[in-house]
Amino acid sequence: MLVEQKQPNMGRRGLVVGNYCHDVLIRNDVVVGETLGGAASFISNVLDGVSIRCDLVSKVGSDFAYSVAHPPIVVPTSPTTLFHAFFDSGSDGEGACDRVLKRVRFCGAIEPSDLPESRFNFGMAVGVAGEILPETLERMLDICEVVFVDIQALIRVFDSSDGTVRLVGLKGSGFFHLLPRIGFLKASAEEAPYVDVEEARKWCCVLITNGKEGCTLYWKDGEMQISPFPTVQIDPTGAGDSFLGGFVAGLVQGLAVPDAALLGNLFGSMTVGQIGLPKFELRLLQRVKDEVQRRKMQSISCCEDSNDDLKFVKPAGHQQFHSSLAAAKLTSAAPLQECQWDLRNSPPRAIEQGIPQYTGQQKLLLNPVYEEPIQSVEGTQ
Ligand SMILES: Nc1ncnc2c1ncn2[C@@H]1O[C@H](COP(=O)(O)OP(=O)(O)O)[C@@H](O)[C@H]1O
Ligand SMILES: O=P([O-])([O-])O[C@@H]1[C@@H](O)[C@H](O)[C@@H](O)[C@H](O)[C@@H]1O
Repeated sequence: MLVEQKQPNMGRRGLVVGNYCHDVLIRNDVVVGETLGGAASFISNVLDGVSIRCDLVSKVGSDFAYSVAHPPIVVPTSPTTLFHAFFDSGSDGEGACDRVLKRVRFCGAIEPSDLPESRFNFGMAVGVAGEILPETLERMLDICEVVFVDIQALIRVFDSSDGTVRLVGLKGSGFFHLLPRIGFLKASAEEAPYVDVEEARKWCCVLITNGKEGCTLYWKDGEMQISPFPTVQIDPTGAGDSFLGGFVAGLVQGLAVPDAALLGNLFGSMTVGQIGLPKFELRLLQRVKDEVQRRKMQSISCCEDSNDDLKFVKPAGHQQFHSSLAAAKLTSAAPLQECQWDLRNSPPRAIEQGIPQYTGQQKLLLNPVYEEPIQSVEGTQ
């Protein structure tokens, strides 16, 4: 069944399900950040930024270190999920295998009973550490009109010794039988081989993201490449999450699927240009909202009926919309703050978590997102 372009009704709420986590970001073997993470944080950052209402179900431990707009469920007997992300500055966003992730601590699963009783216009199954169970996704499909799934919530397994993330095929994941009920499935280029896109596209719209190349939409008998927004990549973390947040925000606001995918590409590109959770300037967010409203007024359809199947076509003005969003992006020059760590005094949390220590000094780019550097020192030559 090809998914019709289901326009989630703007007025009603969405349900985002996935755990917040702590991220330790290690670039070129140097700790460059300790930040709030988890798809839930990147996605709610986008949805809140463009005023899309959503409820969020997320679990953390009593050690959770951040204040967030959508309070999580605190599990006193568990730690907050913790990831160590290892990547190189050389990876300029090819999208595939640009980093190694290790799940160092895990807060625990989100059970069906943790979900609200009410119904939702749309749902987003966006676990990062195995917290979404098949029965949890099944419950989401029962209470949400359309469900968006990030495949990383379904196909990740974790090495028993050090938590290194590996991927398994969707068919053997325990979730495959739910595919016909999923509205949109998102996967990165690295995850795509584990999805069997030729099978999945028979059932739902599949979005394959590919770093600096943008993304490709697949449906039953067609596909479409969606242009990227060129960016200097500093940190790949959260690009896919922000992409999905922007895509859903576009659909909820009434954009056609190809135009909504442009919004996803925009937010993904702005995420990799910052370390950790991106800070979107209000001026930029307002420009984006204005461009979306302008685009909506054109009320373009992207679907043509031919026989009994819908075929996506790139709506008239799509390229102009890309240019308008690119211009909006230029209004934001989120200043990157340079500071120098004396790496002999690496951040205490990194030390306690057993990150290998490094000597010498590195000039790091940190942006003032959620916290000042834990221990930045005046650079000493
Ligand atoms: N270096 C980059 N330059 C421009 N856009 C990027 C870059 N990296 C990611 N993006 C945007 O973010 C989206 C998701 O990034 P990707 O790395 O493919 O996802 P994931 O984080 O799931 O691996 C891409 O489709 C693209 O639109
Ligand atoms: O980069 P991305 O794949 O979109 O999403 C990331 C997850 O893969 C990672 O496990 C988590 O620690 C990050 O905070 C972020 O959520």
